[in-house]
Amino acid sequence: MTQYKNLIAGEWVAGASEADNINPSDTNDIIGRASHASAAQVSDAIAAARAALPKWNAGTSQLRSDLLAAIANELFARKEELGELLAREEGKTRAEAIGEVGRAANIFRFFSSEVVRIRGEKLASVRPGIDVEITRDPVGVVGIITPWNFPIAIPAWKIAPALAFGNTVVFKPSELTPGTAHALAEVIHRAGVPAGVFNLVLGTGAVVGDALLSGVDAITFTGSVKTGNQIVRRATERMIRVQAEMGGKNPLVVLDDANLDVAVGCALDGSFFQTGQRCTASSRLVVTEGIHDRFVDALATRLAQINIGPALKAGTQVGPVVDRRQLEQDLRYIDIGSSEGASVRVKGELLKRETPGHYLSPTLFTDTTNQMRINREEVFGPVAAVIRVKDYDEALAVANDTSFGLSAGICTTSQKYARHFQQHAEAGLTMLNLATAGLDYHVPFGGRKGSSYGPREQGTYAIDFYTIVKTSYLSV
Ligand SMILES: NC(=O)C1=CN([C@@H]2O[C@H](COP(=O)(O)OP(=O)(O)OC[C@H]3O[C@@H](n4cnc5c(N)ncnc54)[C@H](OP(=O)(O)O)[C@@H]3O)[C@@H](O)[C@H]2O)C=CC1
Ligand SMILES: O=C(O)CCC(=O)C(=O)O
Repeated sequence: MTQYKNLIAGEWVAGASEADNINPSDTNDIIGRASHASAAQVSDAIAAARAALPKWNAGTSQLRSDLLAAIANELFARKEELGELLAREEGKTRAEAIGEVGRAANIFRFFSSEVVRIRGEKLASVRPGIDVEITRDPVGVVGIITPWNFPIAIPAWKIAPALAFGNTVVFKPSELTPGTAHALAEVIHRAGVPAGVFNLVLGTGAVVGDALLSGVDAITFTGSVKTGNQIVRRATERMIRVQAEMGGKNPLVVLDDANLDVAVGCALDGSFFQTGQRCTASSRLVVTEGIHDRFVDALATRLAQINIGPALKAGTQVGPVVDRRQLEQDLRYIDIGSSEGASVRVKGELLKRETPGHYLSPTLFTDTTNQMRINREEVFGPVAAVIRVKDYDEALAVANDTSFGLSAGICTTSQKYARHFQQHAEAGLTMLNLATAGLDYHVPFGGRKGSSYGPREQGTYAIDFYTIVKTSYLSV
């Protein structure tokens, strides 16, 4: 049985307790055992990261660039093998998982180049004989807390810029995906990242996440709104830098003039692929009257054809729900939608497959209002609700009537509405004739309102979170 240990100060160490890593496609398949760190071990990891900081920061940018490139190269070379591990423990399909490992590799490669592009500014002072230089220092020890739904891409887009800009790291992955996190830590360690610069601590949010918050200089988090809000409050009490990417209740607006095939394709992908377990998933389908019935019929037909099965089986388009707790949440919301008076056009059913797993078919609600709980709260499963609207103006108002603001999509052939939506959707991302989910690795990512707190992640914008600006006055 594979054992996943913690990486603290360059050593692989056993923790205080253990937990099974269970395959959601086959709950009899125990993939490995994770050794959960104690709170004291988390403090050791923070101390190791702090001790390693001065030397890492003073090292050359070439060294940091070479190390990040070496990590990228190994991820590219092993993307099939690591993708299979990821699919086995998280439940997304083999193709999705391999694609995610490739995405992580590209992120490390991107930041290996960013290291040598860190620039400052030099200005003349308003006073004579003085120059002003603006440079960037690392923030210090960065705590990284990640969810299970992108178990290598999200860690990559936090770890790579943290290391690139001279910080040291203590990384706490989701307890549901320790295998991928451990494999990534091995790659980082093997690349030659010095002891203490990168530390892995496995375990639950209640123990490990909590201990992490008390010692680091900055914390970056992705996950639920509830946990994100707690973390932001804790971090601001300590006056440390914090970045939280949380949920979404993302609208996909479909206008009468949309290309029907495109719109149905966007809904299918954005709402149901990856089992709906994406913060960018389009769980609200806001559809104008003239296309409503045709759209719903065509989407229901496509939903009936989706192949749901074990993540690693050839031909599977949608894998299982990640675990029993998430499955129970999905089923609870399906009941809530029905009890709120929504019509159930396609009813989600528990499915039996060749192995015992958390298989759930899609649910499509119609005749819903934007005030229903299924349209206000994040479900995080293969569940979407159609909201019928009169015209574009009502569609935009409904799209924006939410406490979230991560992604917003529109399907239309009208340039006028497309442009207006891009300008007026209250979201961090807008998508035209594209699914609300699915991101590039080199551009900023983040939301508005309750979806995000703090500066943007990814691309050249990541530097704003991972560095502190210094203004130096020089008498010349
Ligand atoms: N926006 C997004 O990308 C995501 C949203 N979600 C939403 O969150 C719901 C629950 O999923 P879940 O994975 O439990 O999400 P959480 O927000 O609870 O977990 C995200 C990460 O935070 C950790 N964590 C939990 N509690 C604390 C704490 N008190 N202090 C520090 N860290 C903590 C978790 O640890 P651990 O789980 O190991 O205990 C995990 O590593 C989903 O149903 C979905 O609605 C989930 C995943 C991603
Ligand atoms: O849509 C994507 O590709 C990324 C979504 C994401 O970051 C998330 O669900 O946490």
